[in-house]
Amino acid sequence: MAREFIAAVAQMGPIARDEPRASAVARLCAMMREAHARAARLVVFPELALTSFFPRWVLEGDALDAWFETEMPGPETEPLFALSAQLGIAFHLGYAELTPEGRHFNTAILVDGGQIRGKYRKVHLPGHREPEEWRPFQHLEKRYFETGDLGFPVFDGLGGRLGMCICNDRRWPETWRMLGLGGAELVALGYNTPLHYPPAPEHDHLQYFHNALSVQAGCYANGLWALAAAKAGREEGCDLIGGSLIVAPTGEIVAQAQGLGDEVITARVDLDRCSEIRRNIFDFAQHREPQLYGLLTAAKPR
Ligand SMILES: C[C@@H](NC(N)=O)C(=O)O
Repeated sequence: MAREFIAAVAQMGPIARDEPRASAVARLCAMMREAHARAARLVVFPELALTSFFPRWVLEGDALDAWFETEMPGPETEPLFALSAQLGIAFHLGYAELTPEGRHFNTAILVDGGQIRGKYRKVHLPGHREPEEWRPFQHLEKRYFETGDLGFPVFDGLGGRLGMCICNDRRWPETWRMLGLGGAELVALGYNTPLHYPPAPEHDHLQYFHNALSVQAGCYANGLWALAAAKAGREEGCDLIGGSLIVAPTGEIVAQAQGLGDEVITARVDLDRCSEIRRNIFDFAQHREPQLYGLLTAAKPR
């Protein structure tokens, strides 16, 4: 199979608290059609792309579970699977997953040919467990989600090896290295990143910089492509950054969203370009020195 294809990132503008899943799915389908019209073979949607970013609110019991999907596809998400199969375009989707055993995860899937080909559950959960009244909005991911239990899996697809991570994961070099060591050539990821970070507001002006820095560094140090999709704009009074981007294995940004609304960006992706980095500076077999990296997997820093 060709290892060169056009790939798309579909940034989403805000989703209102009372916007039904069907409306969000209709927006995603419209962007999938646009990506396909631009000849894309893959489209990447954001983290928790079916609803408003609900960890900003204190929720309990059924009122919390109402934000989660109990089946994938379910009746409201089936149109995405059907359109993907009809158009012959793969997609990546982030959503809140409630398992039959009652476990809650922040999850992403890769779908091709109408079938789920890969699943990932977010490992690095940001925020806090207990509601904190001093904050202008909550970030209760640690309360609402379990740490992902699937590791950093890599899947065959699109003629190459594909991986995923979710939002805060992109800030951690360990995420990228695990995916790189696993052989990933392309990483799909979505994010919901508030412009304002209440515990350290002096860093608010760096949010776009830190987003691009993390993705570009991850790509370069592991010789892989990344497709990063934001949910952006003013969502229920909380400003989320945009800046969705496509990054080459050299760390260069090859496409970037300009606005804060629904927006499709595309780029030509050649998976063979991973070797530009992996056969040279970051030739793992030649140059890694893992016998000296033990502290990386120690439970506590020294
Ligand atoms: C704040 C946090 N958001 C997220 N959804 O993981 C991040 O951007 O790191």
